[in-house]
Amino acid sequence: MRIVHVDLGSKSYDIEIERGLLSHVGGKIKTLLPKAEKIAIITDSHVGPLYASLLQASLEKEAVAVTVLTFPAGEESKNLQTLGYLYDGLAEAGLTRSDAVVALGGGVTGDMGGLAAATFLRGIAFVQIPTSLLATVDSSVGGKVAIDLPSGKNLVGAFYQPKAVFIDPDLLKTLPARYLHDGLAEVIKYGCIIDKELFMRLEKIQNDAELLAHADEIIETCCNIKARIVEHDEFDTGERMLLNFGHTLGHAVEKTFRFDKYSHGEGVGIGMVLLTRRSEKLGLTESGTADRIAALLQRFRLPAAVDMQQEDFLQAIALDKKKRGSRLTLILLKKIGESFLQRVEFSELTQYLP
Ligand SMILES: NC(=O)c1ccc[n+]([C@@H]2O[C@H](COP(=O)([O-])OP(=O)(O)OC[C@H]3O[C@@H](n4cnc5c(N)ncnc54)[C@H](O)[C@@H]3O)[C@@H](O)[C@H]2O)c1
Ligand SMILES: O=C(O)C(=O)C[C@@H](O)[C@H](O)[C@H](O)COP(=O)(O)O
Ligand SMILES: [Zn+2]
Repeated sequence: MRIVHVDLGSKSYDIEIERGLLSHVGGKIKTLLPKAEKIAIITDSHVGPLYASLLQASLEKEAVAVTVLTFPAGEESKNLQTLGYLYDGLAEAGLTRSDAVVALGGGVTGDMGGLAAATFLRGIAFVQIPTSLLATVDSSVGGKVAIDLPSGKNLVGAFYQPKAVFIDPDLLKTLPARYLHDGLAEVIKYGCIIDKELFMRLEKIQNDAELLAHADEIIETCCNIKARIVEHDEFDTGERMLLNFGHTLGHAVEKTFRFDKYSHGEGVGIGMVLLTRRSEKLGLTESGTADRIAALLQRFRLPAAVDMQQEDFLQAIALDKKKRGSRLTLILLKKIGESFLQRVEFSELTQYLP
């Protein structure tokens, strides 16, 4: 078993990575939360039918009463209406402050289940069991929980750390290829911002089977990177913004296409390439960097361009969470493995846009 510890004082937790973990995770959750008599499993309509009953049985073996709340899979569900459905479900199940939520699914489930847990009864414990590559390497760690509004990504949310993250890489075997690649975009992001060696390891991977074979070590590497950054800057005031590389333009792509054409990772991939092309032109990034990122994305059938106008970007970026007054923080690369924060006046932003 691989363990990554996230050191956040009284909010510290472990990320456990082990194949086969789902079948006996109930005992671990009970040890962690001995007072929890009721647990709500929040999951989506793809993951629930595959894995919820195994998790439910494992929890019931510990004499926990389990309710399963399932919502329609997809980013289009990450909204106020679904959140309302979850609140109603938690209330009907009679969860109290000593009970808990377990988010079983991809990043949509973790973000929305986490927000439900952060706010129901003003906060009950929650545990992440991520099932997509993206959720194992990124969204289940660090405590950002949120839903989207029609006006933008993750515009309603909180910082709310899980009590633990349990990762069973065997679950990735059922993940559709599109979402394996989608998660890979965030892995490429870590390589770009901080870990050239990781980026070069990815450049050597030829296909999905090889990617899956390396999943455990890739997940551990990414969780370690994210854990260290979050420990330094839990509330996203400085260093943590580096994790947002590619997201300013990526979120704009997701929003412009109403959250149903491009997945999050696809948007981030496009955002990384487009911004890096511009920063190369401005002499801020080593030349050839954008092409190198694009080549890696394209090997895994990820898009590296989009049909969008500058006006669409500007409109979507107006609500970016890295904006303070008239200034926005962009994340740029010096070269692969080295990133920095660039504060720009909103009026100068067009220089950085395609
Ligand atoms: N909180 C954070 O720090 C953070 C970080 C990155 C991304 N995110 C958010 O995460 C979301 C994207 O996450 P995602 O890509 O996991 O999307 P997702 O949750 O929609 O999952 C992608 C698809 O894969 C399916 N799926 C997941 N696991 C599966 C499995 N093991 N077998 C079969 N199907 C499976 C899901 O049902 C869904 O259809 C976005 O909303 C993004 O904003 C949050
Ligand atoms: O954890 C972070 O911090 C990140 O920025 C990770 C991102 O991959 C993730 O998509 C996050 O949800 C984006 O946060 P937001 O603050 O831009 O909504
Ligand atoms: Zn992301």
